Amino acid sequence: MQYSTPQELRQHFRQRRRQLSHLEQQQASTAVLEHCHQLPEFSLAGNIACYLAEDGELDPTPIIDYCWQQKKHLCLPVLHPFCKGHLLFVRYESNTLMIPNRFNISEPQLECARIVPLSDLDIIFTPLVAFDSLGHRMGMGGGFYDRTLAPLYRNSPEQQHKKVSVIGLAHDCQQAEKLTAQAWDLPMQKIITPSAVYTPEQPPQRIKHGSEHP
Ligand SMILES: Nc1nc2c(c(=O)[nH]1)N(C=O)[C@@H](CNc1ccc(C(=O)N[C@@H](CCC(=O)O)C(=O)O)cc1)CN2
Ligand SMILES: Nc1ncnc2c1ncn2[C@@H]1O[C@H](COP(=O)(O)OP(=O)(O)OP(=O)(O)O)[C@@H](O)[C@H]1O
Repeated sequence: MQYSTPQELRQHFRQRRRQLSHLEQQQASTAVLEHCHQLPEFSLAGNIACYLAEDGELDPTPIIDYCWQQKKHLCLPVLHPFCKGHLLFVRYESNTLMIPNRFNISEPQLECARIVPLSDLDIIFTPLVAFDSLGHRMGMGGGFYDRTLAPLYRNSPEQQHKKVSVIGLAHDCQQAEKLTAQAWDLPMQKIITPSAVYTPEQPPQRIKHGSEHP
Protein backbone atom coordinates (compact mmCIF):
# COMPACT_ATOMS: atom_id res chain seq x y z
CA MET A 1 0.00 0.00 0.00
CA GLN A 2 1.63 3.25 -1.13
CA TYR A 3 0.44 6.60 0.18
CA SER A 4 2.37 9.70 -0.66
CA THR A 5 1.20 11.86 2.23
CA PRO A 6 0.19 11.38 5.86
CA GLN A 7 -3.16 12.96 4.95
CA GLU A 8 -3.85 10.19 2.43
CA LEU A 9 -2.85 7.55 4.94
CA ARG A 10 -5.12 9.15 7.55
CA GLN A 11 -8.06 9.21 5.12
CA HIS A 12 -7.48 5.57 4.24
CA PHE A 13 -7.56 4.39 7.87
CA ARG A 14 -10.44 6.65 8.83
CA GLN A 15 -12.48 5.18 5.99
CA ARG A 16 -11.61 1.63 7.07
CA ARG A 17 -12.86 2.07 10.62
CA ARG A 18 -16.01 3.89 9.45
CA GLN A 19 -16.91 0.89 7.28
CA LEU A 20 -17.30 -1.43 10.28
CA SER A 21 -20.90 -2.47 11.00
CA HIS A 22 -22.65 -1.70 14.27
CA LEU A 23 -22.32 -5.37 15.26
CA GLU A 24 -18.59 -5.43 14.45
CA GLN A 25 -18.16 -2.29 16.51
CA GLN A 26 -19.98 -3.82 19.49
CA GLN A 27 -18.03 -7.07 19.31
CA ALA A 28 -14.77 -5.15 19.07
CA SER A 29 -15.56 -3.07 22.16
CA THR A 30 -16.41 -6.17 24.20
CA ALA A 31 -13.24 -7.96 23.09
CA VAL A 32 -11.09 -4.99 24.03
CA LEU A 33 -12.59 -4.86 27.53
CA GLU A 34 -11.79 -8.58 27.90
CA HIS A 35 -8.13 -7.83 27.08
CA CYS A 36 -8.11 -5.00 29.62
CA HIS A 37 -9.06 -7.48 32.35
CA GLN A 38 -5.78 -9.32 31.69
CA LEU A 39 -3.68 -6.21 32.31
CA PRO A 40 -2.44 -5.72 35.88
CA GLU A 41 -2.13 -1.97 35.32
CA PHE A 42 -5.84 -1.84 34.54
CA SER A 43 -6.86 -3.72 37.70
CA LEU A 44 -4.61 -1.47 39.77
CA ALA A 45 -5.59 1.83 38.14
CA GLY A 46 -7.69 4.25 40.14
CA ASN A 47 -7.66 7.19 37.70
CA ILE A 48 -8.23 6.51 34.04
CA ALA A 49 -8.59 8.86 31.07
CA CYS A 50 -10.72 7.59 28.21
CA TYR A 51 -12.60 9.20 25.29
CA LEU A 52 -16.01 9.10 23.63
CA ALA A 53 -15.86 7.36 20.25
CA GLU A 54 -16.23 9.36 17.06
CA ASP A 55 -15.85 8.58 13.36
CA GLY A 56 -15.72 4.77 13.76
CA GLU A 57 -13.17 4.79 16.59
CA LEU A 58 -13.04 1.77 18.85
CA ASP A 59 -15.89 2.51 21.24
CA PRO A 60 -14.69 2.29 24.84
CA THR A 61 -18.21 2.40 26.36
CA PRO A 62 -17.86 -1.06 27.99
CA ILE A 63 -14.59 0.08 29.59
CA ILE A 64 -16.27 3.24 30.87
CA ASP A 65 -19.22 1.29 32.31
CA TYR A 66 -16.89 -1.21 33.95
CA CYS A 67 -14.79 1.57 35.50
CA TRP A 68 -17.89 3.23 36.91
CA GLN A 69 -19.03 -0.11 38.38
CA GLN A 70 -15.62 -0.56 39.97
CA LYS A 71 -15.67 3.02 41.33
CA LYS A 72 -12.59 3.93 39.35
CA HIS A 73 -12.29 7.64 38.57
CA LEU A 74 -12.73 8.43 34.89
CA CYS A 75 -11.79 11.51 32.88
CA LEU A 76 -12.39 12.65 29.33
CA PRO A 77 -10.32 15.00 27.18
CA VAL A 78 -11.55 18.59 26.94
CA LEU A 79 -10.08 21.07 24.43
CA HIS A 80 -8.05 23.58 26.42
CA PRO A 81 -9.86 26.94 26.32
CA PHE A 82 -6.68 29.05 26.21
CA CYS A 83 -3.77 26.80 25.37
CA LYS A 84 -4.38 26.06 21.70
CA GLY A 85 -3.85 22.46 20.65
CA HIS A 86 -3.74 21.12 24.22
CA LEU A 87 -6.18 18.96 26.15
CA LEU A 88 -7.30 18.96 29.77
CA PHE A 89 -8.54 15.79 31.43
CA VAL A 90 -11.78 16.38 33.30
CA ARG A 91 -13.72 14.06 35.66
CA TYR A 92 -16.56 12.21 33.97
CA GLU A 93 -19.46 10.67 35.88
CA SER A 94 -22.82 9.40 34.68
CA ASN A 95 -24.50 12.71 35.61
CA THR A 96 -21.77 15.04 34.26
CA LEU A 97 -23.09 17.91 32.16
CA MET A 98 -21.79 17.37 28.61
CA ILE A 99 -21.23 19.98 25.91
CA PRO A 100 -20.23 19.45 22.26
CA ASN A 101 -16.80 20.86 21.37
CA ARG A 102 -15.91 22.44 18.04
CA PHE A 103 -15.45 18.97 16.49
CA ASN A 104 -18.93 18.06 17.76
CA ILE A 105 -17.49 15.57 20.25
CA SER A 106 -19.20 15.69 23.67
CA GLU A 107 -16.97 16.74 26.51
CA PRO A 108 -17.60 17.48 30.21
CA GLN A 109 -18.41 21.09 30.97
CA LEU A 110 -15.17 22.67 32.15
CA GLU A 111 -15.00 23.27 35.90
CA CYS A 112 -11.56 23.94 37.35
CA ALA A 113 -12.17 21.75 40.39
CA ARG A 114 -12.80 18.77 38.14
CA ILE A 115 -9.56 18.98 36.14
CA VAL A 116 -7.29 16.01 36.84
CA PRO A 117 -3.54 16.70 36.45
CA LEU A 118 -1.61 14.34 34.16
CA SER A 119 0.50 13.20 37.10
CA ASP A 120 -2.61 11.81 38.85
CA LEU A 121 -3.59 9.57 35.93
CA ASP A 122 -2.63 5.89 35.92
CA ILE A 123 -3.79 5.05 32.40
CA ILE A 124 -4.60 7.21 29.39
CA PHE A 125 -6.58 5.30 26.78
CA THR A 126 -6.12 7.17 23.51
CA PRO A 127 -8.14 7.00 20.32
CA LEU A 128 -6.10 6.64 17.16
CA VAL A 129 -6.41 6.50 13.40
CA ALA A 130 -3.52 4.09 12.72
CA PHE A 131 -0.79 2.34 14.71
CA ASP A 132 2.14 0.07 14.02
CA SER A 133 3.73 -2.77 15.95
CA LEU A 134 6.43 -0.44 17.30
CA GLY A 135 3.82 1.62 19.12
CA HIS A 136 3.75 4.59 16.78
CA ARG A 137 0.44 6.40 16.71
CA MET A 138 -1.27 8.46 14.03
CA GLY A 139 -4.21 10.49 15.33
CA MET A 140 -6.74 12.86 13.79
CA GLY A 141 -4.00 15.31 12.90
CA GLY A 142 -4.50 18.01 15.50
CA GLY A 143 -1.47 17.03 17.58
CA PHE A 144 -3.62 17.30 20.73
CA TYR A 145 -2.41 14.15 22.48
CA ASP A 146 1.19 14.71 21.40
CA ARG A 147 1.29 18.21 22.84
CA THR A 148 -0.60 17.33 26.01
CA LEU A 149 1.40 14.21 26.84
CA ALA A 150 4.81 15.59 25.88
CA PRO A 151 5.72 16.35 29.54
CA LEU A 152 5.41 12.63 30.35
CA TYR A 153 8.42 11.89 28.16
CA ARG A 154 10.80 14.38 29.65
CA ASN A 155 12.10 12.02 32.35
CA SER A 156 11.50 14.37 35.20
CA PRO A 157 12.35 12.79 38.58
CA GLU A 158 8.66 12.56 39.54
CA GLN A 159 7.87 10.69 36.35
CA GLN A 160 10.52 8.10 37.08
CA HIS A 161 8.62 6.65 39.99
CA LYS A 162 5.09 7.29 38.77
CA LYS A 163 4.58 6.28 35.20
CA VAL A 164 1.34 6.87 33.37
CA SER A 165 0.54 4.13 30.85
CA VAL A 166 -0.50 5.46 27.48
CA ILE A 167 -2.56 2.73 25.83
CA GLY A 168 -4.02 3.03 22.34
CA LEU A 169 -7.37 1.39 21.60
CA ALA A 170 -8.01 0.37 18.00
CA HIS A 171 -9.66 -1.97 15.55
CA ASP A 172 -7.43 -4.56 13.90
CA CYS A 173 -7.99 -2.83 10.55
CA GLN A 174 -6.15 0.23 11.89
CA GLN A 175 -2.80 -1.53 11.97
CA ALA A 176 -0.32 -0.08 9.48
CA GLU A 177 2.81 -1.89 8.40
CA LYS A 178 5.06 0.96 9.43
CA LEU A 179 4.33 4.55 10.39
CA THR A 180 6.97 7.20 10.04
CA ALA A 181 7.65 8.69 13.46
CA GLN A 182 7.69 12.46 13.66
CA ALA A 183 9.75 14.38 16.19
CA TRP A 184 6.70 15.19 18.27
CA ASP A 185 5.00 11.76 18.17
CA LEU A 186 4.31 10.21 21.54
CA PRO A 187 5.06 6.53 22.02
CA MET A 188 2.34 4.21 23.31
CA GLN A 189 3.20 1.55 25.88
CA LYS A 190 0.50 -0.77 24.56
CA ILE A 191 -2.09 -0.99 21.82
CA ILE A 192 -5.19 -3.08 22.40
CA THR A 193 -7.26 -4.37 19.50
CA PRO A 194 -10.04 -6.99 19.55
CA SER A 195 -7.56 -9.71 18.61
CA ALA A 196 -4.33 -8.70 20.36
CA VAL A 197 -2.49 -6.68 22.94
CA TYR A 198 0.66 -5.22 21.38
CA THR A 199 3.47 -4.35 23.72
CA PRO A 200 6.30 -2.83 21.70
CA GLU A 201 9.44 -4.44 23.10
CA GLN A 202 11.15 -1.15 23.39
CA PRO A 203 8.56 1.59 23.24
CA PRO A 204 9.76 4.13 20.69
CA GLN A 205 11.56 7.05 22.25
CA ARG A 206 10.48 10.57 21.55
CA ILE A 207 12.96 11.97 19.08
CA LYS A 208 14.82 14.87 20.71
CA HIS A 209 14.93 18.11 18.81
CA GLY A 210 16.31 21.57 19.37
CA SER A 211 13.36 23.73 20.38
CA GLU A 212 11.41 21.68 22.91
CA HIS A 213 7.68 22.08 22.73
CA PRO A 214 5.73 23.05 25.84
N1 LIG B 1 -13.07 10.68 20.31
C1 LIG B 1 -12.07 11.53 20.23
N2 LIG B 1 -12.01 12.56 21.06
C2 LIG B 1 -10.98 13.43 20.95
C3 LIG B 1 -9.95 13.24 20.00
C4 LIG B 1 -10.03 12.14 19.12
O1 LIG B 1 -9.20 11.91 18.24
N3 LIG B 1 -11.11 11.31 19.27
N4 LIG B 1 -8.93 14.14 19.94
C5 LIG B 1 -7.64 13.82 19.54
O2 LIG B 1 -6.85 14.63 19.28
C6 LIG B 1 -9.20 15.51 20.40
C7 LIG B 1 -10.00 16.21 19.33
N5 LIG B 1 -9.27 16.21 18.10
C8 LIG B 1 -9.86 16.15 16.86
C9 LIG B 1 -9.14 16.59 15.78
C10 LIG B 1 -9.73 16.62 14.52
C11 LIG B 1 -11.04 16.17 14.36
C12 LIG B 1 -11.74 16.22 13.05
O3 LIG B 1 -12.78 15.62 12.87
N6 LIG B 1 -11.26 16.93 12.11
C13 LIG B 1 -12.00 17.08 10.89
C14 LIG B 1 -11.97 18.54 10.49
C15 LIG B 1 -12.92 19.28 11.37
C16 LIG B 1 -12.67 20.77 11.47
O4 LIG B 1 -11.56 21.25 11.17
O5 LIG B 1 -13.59 21.45 11.89
C17 LIG B 1 -11.41 16.25 9.83
O6 LIG B 1 -10.21 15.95 9.88
O7 LIG B 1 -12.18 15.79 8.96
C18 LIG B 1 -11.73 15.70 15.44
C19 LIG B 1 -11.14 15.70 16.69
C20 LIG B 1 -9.92 15.46 21.72
N7 LIG B 1 -10.99 14.53 21.73
N1 LIG C 1 4.48 18.60 21.21
C1 LIG C 1 4.11 19.42 20.20
N2 LIG C 1 4.39 20.74 20.23
C2 LIG C 1 4.03 21.55 19.21
N3 LIG C 1 3.41 21.13 18.11
C3 LIG C 1 3.11 19.85 18.01
C4 LIG C 1 3.43 18.92 19.05
N4 LIG C 1 2.97 17.71 18.69
C5 LIG C 1 2.39 17.88 17.48
N5 LIG C 1 2.47 19.14 17.08
C6 LIG C 1 1.95 19.70 15.81
O1 LIG C 1 0.67 19.14 15.56
C7 LIG C 1 0.55 18.75 14.20
C8 LIG C 1 -0.25 17.49 14.09
O2 LIG C 1 0.50 16.40 14.64
P1 LIG C 1 0.13 14.91 14.28
O3 LIG C 1 -0.18 14.79 12.82
O4 LIG C 1 1.17 14.00 14.83
O5 LIG C 1 -1.23 14.77 15.11
P2 LIG C 1 -1.96 13.47 15.59
O6 LIG C 1 -1.14 12.71 16.57
O7 LIG C 1 -2.36 12.74 14.37
O8 LIG C 1 -3.25 14.12 16.31
P3 LIG C 1 -3.93 13.91 17.75
O9 LIG C 1 -2.85 13.76 18.78
O10 LIG C 1 -4.72 15.16 17.93
O11 LIG C 1 -4.78 12.71 17.64
C9 LIG C 1 1.96 18.60 13.69
O12 LIG C 1 2.03 19.14 12.40
C10 LIG C 1 2.84 19.33 14.64
O13 LIG C 1 3.25 20.54 14.05
